Amino acid sequence: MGQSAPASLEDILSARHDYFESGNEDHRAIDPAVYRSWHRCVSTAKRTHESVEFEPIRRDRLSELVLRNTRLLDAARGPLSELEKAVAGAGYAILLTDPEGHAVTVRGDVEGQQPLIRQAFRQGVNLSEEAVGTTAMSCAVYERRPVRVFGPEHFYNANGLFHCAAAPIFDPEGGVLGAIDITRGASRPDFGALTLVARCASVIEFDLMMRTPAAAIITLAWQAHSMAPHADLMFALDEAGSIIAVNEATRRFTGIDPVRASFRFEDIFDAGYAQTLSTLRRAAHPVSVRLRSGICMLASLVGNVASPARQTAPRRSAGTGLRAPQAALDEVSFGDPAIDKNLDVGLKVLENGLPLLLLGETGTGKDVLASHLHRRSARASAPFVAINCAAIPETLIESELFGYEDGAFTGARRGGAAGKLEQANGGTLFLDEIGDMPVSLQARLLRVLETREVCRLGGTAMKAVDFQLICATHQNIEEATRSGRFRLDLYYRINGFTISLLPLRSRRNLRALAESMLKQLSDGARGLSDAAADALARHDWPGNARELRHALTYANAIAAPGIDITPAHLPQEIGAHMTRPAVAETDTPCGVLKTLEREAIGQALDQSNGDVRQAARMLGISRATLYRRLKPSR
Ligand SMILES: Nc1ncnc2c1ncn2[C@@H]1O[C@H](COP(=O)(O)OP(=O)(O)OP(=O)(O)O)[C@@H](O)[C@H]1O
Repeated sequence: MGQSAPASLEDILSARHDYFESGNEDHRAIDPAVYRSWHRCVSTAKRTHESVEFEPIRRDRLSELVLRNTRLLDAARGPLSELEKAVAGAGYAILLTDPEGHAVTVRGDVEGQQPLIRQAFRQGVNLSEEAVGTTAMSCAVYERRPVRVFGPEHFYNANGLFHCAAAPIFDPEGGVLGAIDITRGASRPDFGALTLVARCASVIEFDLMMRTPAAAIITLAWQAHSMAPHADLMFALDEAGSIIAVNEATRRFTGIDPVRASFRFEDIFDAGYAQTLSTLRRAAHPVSVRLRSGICMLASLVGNVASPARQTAPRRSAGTGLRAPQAALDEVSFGDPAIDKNLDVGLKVLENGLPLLLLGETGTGKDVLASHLHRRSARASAPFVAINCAAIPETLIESELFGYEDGAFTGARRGGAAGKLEQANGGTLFLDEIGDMPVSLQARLLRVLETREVCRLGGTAMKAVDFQLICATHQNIEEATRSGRFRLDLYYRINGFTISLLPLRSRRNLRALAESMLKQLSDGARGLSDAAADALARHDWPGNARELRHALTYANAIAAPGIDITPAHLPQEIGAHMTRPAVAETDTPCGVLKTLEREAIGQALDQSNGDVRQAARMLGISRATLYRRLKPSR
């Protein structure tokens, strides 16, 4: 209950008795959040003595669940490992849920828990209030704050052995992305449990903020040395000083919500943006800044395009909102020697002032390739500004690209704003889906590319711009020029050199691409077994690299820590290829046995919803043996 000292088990039991007998509430013993959950349970005709089913969603929906929560899983991976270490001796199982209460990933000491907790702590189990009554996770999500739910505070009598603490996880847009929970079966003192989950949630939020494609990320702290950065207020800003995202602590502290209304640096700080930024860039220590409220705090620059840590992240792309971070420079492979060769040529072309055109089906990695080239180019420390021409309404694209002057139109920001072309000055401009650019704008863009000068909407002054240009499209652009949808002169102007990104099914070294993706996803902790690589090679990949990334994200989430990915970890439609016996294998009795064995393991994994421990029990073998049997024979 809140952050105050927990009540004793006796006090909770007596308060529970009072509530269910006479409707009395004792807020000294039980958190009002728990009472509110009990009200909701009672009002939906739940009865405390009913039994509880911990139902996992169907296995084929598991991959969908993992995919829906990729952003959360990516950001939570490191903090969860840290939490796991912190609670290792305390017998806690750890759970990450999505906002609807589905168990997205399960860690910690699950095996050591009582059977009911083990049943609940399985990936895909629906732990929403609707399904299992009051839980710490559902209360934390409802209340938007950490909540502890101790034994009999759970609505159902059957759940009285769960002792849990959970905290909500907020995304930089202010939505609840999920909850982090620790649970054990013992009613031992749980000092620190609530603080620990709250801290873990703020580390995940820190990670999510750091993935925001911003020009600068600034933290504010009260004291110089006593706090870790993730305990601080965080602001993500664009080049022009607009606040594009804040963490939850900042949202509470300032009351601002950049998703609902636009705020500039100067609305919060009693100083100019450009000057503060340049001071922060030069400073070795946190810098004292005054807020407009008069309060002084210490500011640090934790993310910044000019620093190596941020060079890899493309900026906010208008029309597409916030993007997932891109692959680290060293680890990018495109899975085909022809593409690798063209990368070097493409780089030379760019560095000689010529534009590059990337062609490829959707999801083939045009965006990844563009930012990869930027990072390898001489302009790596300057901005990489991406704009998705297909995703912005036609009415906004002009102001997005060219910017506008003060009062250029109703709703125009005070002081005007720089467009993407200006923002890219010194760096790289990436015009994604250029084939979808309205014809009316193509002429203006062509003029800028020829003169290298921009004029903001509502203005007259011309401003020189200097950027390297990369364009991309999935359209057949030559056909678009023939039909008049794309200006031929613009096509020539953007096409200094073309790199075609083959569909995944045609890449000659898919394994290299898959391994580099897996390395990023698992922080280098696991590889790909030969059998899994074979399964990947047999799939058609209609969704290209995006689909591959999703499949590997799923596999990485369900595989036990530290082991290589096998076909059993891949989404069913991909891993299932392996149950199709390869001809050579079935030629021999040994091959037939191997195939039958794989099929039996596959079925057991299906029936246990991917729970390896349960599958091993069903097959009458140990988990270690099951993993060994899943390993491909070399
Ligand atoms: N070489 C690669 N290494 C790692 N991840 C990759 C690679 N190529 C693509 N991806 C991943 O695949 C997904 C799609 O990539 P990307 O957005 O670059 O494709 P795209 O061709 O620009 O797609 P669209 O045309 O739909 O915009 C992203 O999640 C990206 O991280």
